[in-house]
This record gives sequence, structure tokens and C-alpha cells, in this order.
Amino acid sequence: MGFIDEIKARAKSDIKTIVLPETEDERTYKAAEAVLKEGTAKLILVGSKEEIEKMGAGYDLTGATIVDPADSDKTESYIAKLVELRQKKGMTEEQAKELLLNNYLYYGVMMVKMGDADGMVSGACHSTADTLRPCLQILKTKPGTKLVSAFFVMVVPNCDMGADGTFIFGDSGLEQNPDPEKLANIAVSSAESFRILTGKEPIVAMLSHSTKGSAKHADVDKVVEATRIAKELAPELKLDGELQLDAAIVPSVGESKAPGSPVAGHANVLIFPDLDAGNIGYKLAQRLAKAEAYGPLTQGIAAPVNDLSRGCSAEDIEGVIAITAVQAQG
Ligand SMILES: CC(C)(COP(=O)(O)OP(=O)(O)OC[C@H]1O[C@@H](n2cnc3c(N)ncnc32)[C@H](O)[C@@H]1OP(=O)(O)O)[C@@H](O)C(=O)NCCC(=O)NCCS
Ligand SMILES: CC(=O)OP(=O)(O)O
Repeated sequence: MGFIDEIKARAKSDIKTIVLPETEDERTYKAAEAVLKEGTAKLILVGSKEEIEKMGAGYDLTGATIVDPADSDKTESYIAKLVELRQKKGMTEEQAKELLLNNYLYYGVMMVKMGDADGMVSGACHSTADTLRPCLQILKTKPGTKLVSAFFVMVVPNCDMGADGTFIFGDSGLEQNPDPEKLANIAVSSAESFRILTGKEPIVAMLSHSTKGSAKHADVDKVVEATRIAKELAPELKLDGELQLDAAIVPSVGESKAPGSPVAGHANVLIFPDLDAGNIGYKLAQRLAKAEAYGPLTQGIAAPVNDLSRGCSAEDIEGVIAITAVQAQG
């Protein structure tokens, strides 16, 4: 069974409720129909009832719950809770009401916060910043974590590298220019996400344009320092750096450029030095190697809320809903 089929089977074993707030986008309905048919999650569609009826007319949405913030009896309590949570940031009742009635992403996040849903998937027609900001503001980090970061699960066809073609790429969605400490945290969290989602041992490469001192630059120093911190944070992890991409995933190149490294040539978790590299890297693999790309998935956040690329397909949304449901199983 491939990665996403295994995830769907896991999702079906303990069904969770996922909110979809992008009811203005056709892909939401196509994905919702597929998820409901397959039974990977229960769904809540948030939006204007008239719009959902109109846009969803051609789809079988049997079993989905439709919540219109304008007439839901929960809206008042969400407004009060949002004011309580964001009062220190100057949020007034009018502002909370305006946000919750007009921005369905905020409404969806409040449903998760209040325990009325287990997770949320959004981002097909909102930028990552607009999708993740409400999640970060309202849900915050999970206990014991200081940093939320984002990763993609990449499934490369006909590939014997990584875990039979499956990789995690982090951070490819959120942290723009992580310092060494943040980069180390991204590495440790990404390793944990790999273990949770694939059930396999993570082998983590801290990527750079240099392998073991082959180039000198402050950017290389950053990755070397991040590697040191990550090893301190998680000494049991198979993690090494700094490694170039070929040294990280191609066994023969790994042996010649980084002999003796426990990671070189075998990495399945790729940690990029910054968001330029991570975001460009995942799109290269997706578009040129035709890899399946699920994400940006968040880690370190208090509840499972996941983003999408605006370039995603309905099938990508369907996959991310199943992954979110599995994350919600804890
Ligand atoms: C997500 C993003 C908007 C957060 O940026 P920001 O400028 O810090 O936004 P804000 O200052 O409004 O932060 C919102 C809240 O999230 C918190 N936050 C931001 N980044 C965080 C992180 N990585 N981990 C935990 N909390 C974080 C802030 O502390 C703030 O909390 P507060 O409002 O309670 O004080 C920003 O990191 C971003 O734009 N990233 C790039 C996204 C992108 O375009 N990716 C490429 C496509 S995938
Ligand atoms: C992940 C990503 O790049 O998102 P978008 O394409 O929406 O900017």
C-alpha cells in the first residue's frame, strides 16, 4: 500500500471531524464528495448556506454538516471566546464579530479551539500567511513546543531513495529564515512527524550547499550549528549535516562525500536551510518529478490544522484531510 492509502486506512479506523472553511472554492466540494464517499472523515462545511447550496449542487455531500456563522447558535460563544483569547492584543467584540462572520477561516479555527471539530484544512484559495495566522493566534503551540513549523510529505514515483520514494521536506511552508535554534527544532519536529505519519525510522539530513566543510560561508555555519543543537536536543535521532542534497539521498555520492555518516545516502527527512530552499525544493519535486505533495502540514501546533498550496488539486485536499484526521487521532 502506498503512503496515502495507508493514511486513509488509518483515518477510517477512528473517524475524526474536519472543518473545511473554503466553501467559495469548487475544489473543496470535489474533495468533500470523495472523502464522504470513502469515509476517511466526517466533514463540516463552513460558509453561507446559499453559497454552499449553489456551489455544492452538483456534488453528493450526504453526511456533511453545514454551518453558517450568520445563523449558528454557537457564534455568540465563539465571539466571546475570541475576545477573551485576543483581548491583550486589542481585540474588541465588534472586531471579533466582524472576523467570525466574514472570515470563515477564523470560524473554522474557533470550531477546533472549542472542541466542535478535530481539525481544519484550508489554503486552496488563501495564502499560507492568511491561513496560518489565525491558527497561530488562536490555537498556539502544543505543550512543550515553542515553534510551529510546516512540512510537506513528498511521494516520488518510481524512486528507491528515501523511504521508497517517501520523504518529509521541512520547513517548506512557514518559517522564512530560521536561526540555528529554530532550524534544529524544525529538524526534530519533522523527524517526529515522519515517524507518526509513516511509522518508519526518520533519517534526517540538514541540507546545505556544502558537504562536511566543502564550502565556507555564514549560511553553511548556520546549518553546522543547527546540526549541533539538533543532536543535543535529540541524541537518539539519526541526523547529520551539513550535507548537499545528492550526498543526503544518493548512496554512492553519500559514501564519497561524507564517508562514515549514518545519514548520507539514506535520508528520508530533508531539512532545508530556509524557506526559499524548502518551498522551491518541494515545488521542483512536485512539478518536475511528478511527486505527490501533501502540505504544508503543520507541526508543533496545539491542534491539527493544515494548509494547502493555492496550486493544489482536489485529490491533494482529499489527501491532506486524511492526514489531518490521522494527526487528530493523537
Ligand atoms: C505564518 C506567518 C504569517 C506568521 O507571521 P507573523 O508575521 O509572525 O504573523 P503575526 O505576527 O501576526 O503572528 C501571529 C501570531 O503567531 C505567532 N507565531 C508566528 N510564527 C510562529 C511560529 N513559527 N511558531 C509559533 N508561533 C508563531 C506570533 O507569535 C503571533 O502570536 P500573537 O499574535 O499571539 O503574538 C509568517 O511566518 C509567514 O508569512 N510565513 C511565510 C508563509 C508563506 O508565505 N509561505 C510560502 C508558501 S507555503
Ligand atoms: C505551499 C505554497 O507554496 O503555498 P502557495 O502556493 O499557496 O503559496
